[in-house]
Amino acid sequence: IKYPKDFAPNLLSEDYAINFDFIIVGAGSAGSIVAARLSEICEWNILLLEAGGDPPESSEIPLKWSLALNTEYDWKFLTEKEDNLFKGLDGEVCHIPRGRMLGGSSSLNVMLHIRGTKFDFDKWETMGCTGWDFNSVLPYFIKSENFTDTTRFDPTFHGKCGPLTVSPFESPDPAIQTISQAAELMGLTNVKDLNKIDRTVGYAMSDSTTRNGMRCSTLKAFLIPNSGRPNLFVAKYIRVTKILIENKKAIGVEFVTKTGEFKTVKCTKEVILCAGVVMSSQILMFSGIGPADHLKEMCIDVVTDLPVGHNFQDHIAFFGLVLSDRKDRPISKIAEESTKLRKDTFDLISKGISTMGLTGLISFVDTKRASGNPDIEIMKIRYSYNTTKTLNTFRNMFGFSDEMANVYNELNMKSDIILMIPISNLITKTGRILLRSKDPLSSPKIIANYLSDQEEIDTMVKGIEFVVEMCKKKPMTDAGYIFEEIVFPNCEANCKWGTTDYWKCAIKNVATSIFHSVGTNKMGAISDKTAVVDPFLKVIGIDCLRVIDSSTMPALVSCNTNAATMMIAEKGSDIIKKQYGK
Ligand SMILES: Cc1cc2nc3c(=O)[nH]c(=O)nc-3n(C[C@H](O)[C@H](O)[C@H](O)COP(=O)(O)OP(=O)(O)OC[C@H]3O[C@@H](n4cnc5c(N)ncnc54)[C@H](O)[C@@H]3O)c2cc1C
Repeated sequence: IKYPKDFAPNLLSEDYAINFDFIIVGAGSAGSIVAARLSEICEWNILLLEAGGDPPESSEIPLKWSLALNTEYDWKFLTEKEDNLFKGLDGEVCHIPRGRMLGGSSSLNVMLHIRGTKFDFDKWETMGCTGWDFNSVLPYFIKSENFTDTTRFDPTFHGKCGPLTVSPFESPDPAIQTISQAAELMGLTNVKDLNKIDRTVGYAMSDSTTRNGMRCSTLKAFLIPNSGRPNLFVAKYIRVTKILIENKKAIGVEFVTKTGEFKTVKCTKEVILCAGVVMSSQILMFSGIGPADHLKEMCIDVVTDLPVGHNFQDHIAFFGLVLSDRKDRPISKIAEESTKLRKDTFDLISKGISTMGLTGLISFVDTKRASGNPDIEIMKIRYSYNTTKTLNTFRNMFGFSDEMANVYNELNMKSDIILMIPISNLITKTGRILLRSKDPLSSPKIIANYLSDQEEIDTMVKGIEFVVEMCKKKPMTDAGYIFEEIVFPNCEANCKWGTTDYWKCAIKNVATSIFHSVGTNKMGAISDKTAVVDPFLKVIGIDCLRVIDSSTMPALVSCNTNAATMMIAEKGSDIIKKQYGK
């Protein structure tokens, strides 16, 4: 892989004679797309600043996705403690990983490619985001895509000419067939394509952002193929600390180098923040754009009073539903079958087939059977026999405490374990990002405020109960998948497995983020006091400054967030081109 040439040495030595038209902050899911699309206009000079460098080799291989977590390639954000959550997590706080490298979180994520429903985007429109209803955003999903599965290709909702390769995930796990049969008995149908226009509920194997079995991040799809353009300059290990603003107009940015030197660079047209849900808000606040009372508390001069950092939303997943795969077999047989299944999975990779191992099956459920939009997403992950302890899986992936991880590791030493993971889509209360200190290199405070509302907890419990009922259906019991009745250290001894009290206590221990945080620079009408950017993604009240990333989502989509973020970047780039008559 030939990564983009690093412009940072020229930037630091000021050895260049270029007038930058646009400065893009962050080369993540959104930033890489915006840089590629804007640099299509050859008279525009684009400077893309990224706090990280090239991704590690392991990030290429989907099965190795988690190796970059908790390393230099991850921002490793943490939430604050919550009274009623995270008790089984390390330090009783929740991990919010984000990619810190070219490609950003698209170089770190699990690659599931699910766009969201018609309901999701039509809701954005009703929230004041004119031009962001489903019919208006669909062309941008299609524009990015090169959909490889010819058997399911339908030009009304798939694309063939885009740079982003989208391929089906495959898995040899026989449990997928069994769970599908159980799902049918629960009234779900195989929708075959989770991105089809009328999909609401149902199940299917997910599509993925992969190409020939390898990760297809926005770095790979958009940035690398265009990094030879003479008008695109990519500077690595440059961390932007604030936006330079004169008379309420953005004119450039301040940044800090790897060695701690602070410098500035200017542009003639616009600064575009694509630094993601946490850092785009932090940069705005350090620039004097944010809630006036909070900025004053931090002794930052207020340029404009906007609700930056509010509206933090995320998907919470429950990790307490664990099935064993023992079937009264001797351990030697369990080990033999597990090894074979692992081998079959690795064989797929050598054939260039996309696999995320023993996962990929996704179901969407409307437990209330009311709105028509799913309130629960269900993921399934199988962990091979006797692997999670060595790989420290539960601590690394989901931030479990050692004590909690040990409970799961013990089960994994008896057989493969299958986690059935309900993820709640219902959000009634939002969280908030605040500056922790005046130090621009500090990590902000993330007040998660997850599941702080009774309706949210009730929905999660409904999701859990749905999964329990599904896993007790005949195909599952016939196949020998049995629930492990986990005793959580913080729950009362008489809290019986399967009761509502048990689930509520289990939620306090092992409900945590499934990495979909969005919303902290909310898009809305200019008149909307809760909005930070308008429907053209312009920061309200400031000229020449936009935010184009996951932080602008007014409401979380009812699925994984990468596809919707990429769509925002495609549409945002088009909005800019149109504004300048290009
Ligand atoms: C572990 C994990 C798994 C996930 N799995 C999935 C999945 O399977 N499917 C899915 O749809 N979604 C998934 N997501 C979510 C999805 O990847 C994100 O919603 C999406 O990538 C967000 O894109 P973004 O452009 O807003 O931010 P990012 O992609 O995070 O990009 C922000 C970029 O800005 C850079 N940056 C930040 N601050 C600065 C600064 N001060 N100066 C310069 N550069 C800066 C960062 O280093 C980064 O490169 C996952 C996320 C994670 C973390």
